[in-house]
Amino acid sequence: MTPEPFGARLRHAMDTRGPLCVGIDPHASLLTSWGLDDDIAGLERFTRTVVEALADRVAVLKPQSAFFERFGSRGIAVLEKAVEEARSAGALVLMDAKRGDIGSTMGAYAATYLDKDSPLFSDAVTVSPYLGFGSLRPALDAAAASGAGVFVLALTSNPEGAEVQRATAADGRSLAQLMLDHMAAENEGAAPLGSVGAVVGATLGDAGVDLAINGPLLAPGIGAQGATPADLPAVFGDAVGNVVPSVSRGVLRHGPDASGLREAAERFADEIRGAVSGS
Ligand SMILES: O=C(O)c1cc(=O)[nH]c(=O)n1[C@@H]1O[C@H](COP(=O)(O)O)[C@@H](O)[C@H]1O
Repeated sequence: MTPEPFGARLRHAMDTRGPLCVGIDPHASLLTSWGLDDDIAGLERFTRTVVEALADRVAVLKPQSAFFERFGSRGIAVLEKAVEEARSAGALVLMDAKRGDIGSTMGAYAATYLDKDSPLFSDAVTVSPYLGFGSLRPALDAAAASGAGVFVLALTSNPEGAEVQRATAADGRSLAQLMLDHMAAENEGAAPLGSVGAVVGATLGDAGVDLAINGPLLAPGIGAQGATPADLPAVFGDAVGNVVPSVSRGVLRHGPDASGLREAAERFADEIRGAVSGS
């Protein structure tokens, strides 16, 4: 049986739960401010608290793999459990791993995150196209086969990204636009939404690129990096309805109580609703 595509599953989740994505980024400083030790027990407790508080209500949870990898194999075990529990509570899990390599190695990353039999199988994964969009082919194919998605970096939220992403490609387009055009080609004809998303920072002011990729647009940078939901219409224009705004520290700093996390997520969700419906 063909699995339901990620784009359709995400559209449904956004329509029923609202589009907010909450990032699970267990920074050492957050563990400390939650009264936890910066060790595997602290990581486990932090992660379980976030998943239990939010997985039954937000559309997407986005664990940042680096914060789990820093604890070695035991950190990965915590990550595996979080992915499984979040998915069973109804959240879509976007694994923030930002993988990118030559195609043959990309195949191994695809097997890690996008093969249904893998312990780290996720609904979607973040990837970097700056080894060439074609190097992502194994991930794009694996995602399509398992009903998963891929979020491709286009214009990242950090100021340093511009020197690469705004550089001019051989045909005159910016590199970011070139990548977005590849994504649009992948998503052509998909309904209600393609499964290849773009990452475009909410911090950018005006994205200045064509975002009509017929796919979701992950917008990190809200909260700790200074962007707010009110910035979304200016950055995304007509494509704002496909935006998945993402917040990590802006929500996580309201723990360790589940009620604090839920209220913070609800405040962001309300602000997003207001900003998107008023645009
Ligand atoms: O792919 C991402 O999620 C991402 C892309 C980007 O352009 N900027 C960006 O901040 N991120 C991630 O989004 C999260 C942002 O965290 P906060 O700044 O705490 O909300 C981190 O996990 C980043 O790695």
